[in-house]
Amino acid sequence: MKLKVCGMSNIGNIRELEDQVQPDWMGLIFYPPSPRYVGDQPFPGITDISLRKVGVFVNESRESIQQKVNDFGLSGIQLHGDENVAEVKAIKESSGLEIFKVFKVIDRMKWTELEAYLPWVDYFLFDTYTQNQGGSGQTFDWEILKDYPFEKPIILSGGIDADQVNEILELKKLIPQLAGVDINSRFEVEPGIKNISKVKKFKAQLKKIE
Ligand SMILES: O=C(O)c1ccccc1NCC(=O)[C@H](O)[C@H](O)COP(=O)(O)O
Repeated sequence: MKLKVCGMSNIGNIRELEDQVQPDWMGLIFYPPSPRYVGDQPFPGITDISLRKVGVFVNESRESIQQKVNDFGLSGIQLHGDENVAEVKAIKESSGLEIFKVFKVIDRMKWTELEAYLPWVDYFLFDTYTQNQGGSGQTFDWEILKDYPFEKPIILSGGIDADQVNEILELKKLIPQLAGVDINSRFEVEPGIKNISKVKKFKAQLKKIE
């Protein structure tokens, strides 16, 4: 089971994550209203980080995204807004990077609406709907995913906490396409700063799932 640690904004904390945890991805939030916003200029040390860095964007232009890709050395792009298929296709084609397209779950999914995105995304990421776009700390009803109809791998997100490993394991048995989980506010000391030992223990437990 892959691990994405999202919403990192402090270089010392990012270095600890790199040294002690080595998750599959770490997320940098490029959405100004977020308390985890990293700003639009790269901060010292960020381009030296060897982890795969995923930029999280909400309805940003292709040009603005490409600028962050170049400046921060991103290897993935998470589209967390209402990006339509044409926009996602253009971003995939121009960047050539790994694309995570987010869908925010309220009470049910209309799977046919995701179909046209399939050629342009590497993962669908399912997060809890919130007016703040993300980082709510709230889980959604995972039952909704049980009839997920595509082969495209998915990432589970939204309020995931360290005590949910067994539930994630059960979900994986029902949805083999579940490739990873995305964690954020439930592992924070404060917005943008993670409790590294809590993340490390969680990663060790997740390893049991494959
Ligand atoms: O985390 C934010 O502040 C945020 C704001 C706007 C868009 C996306 C944001 N986070 C992106 C993520 O991938 C989070 O990990 C995801 O929303 C789950 O967060 P949480 O519910 O806190 O675990």
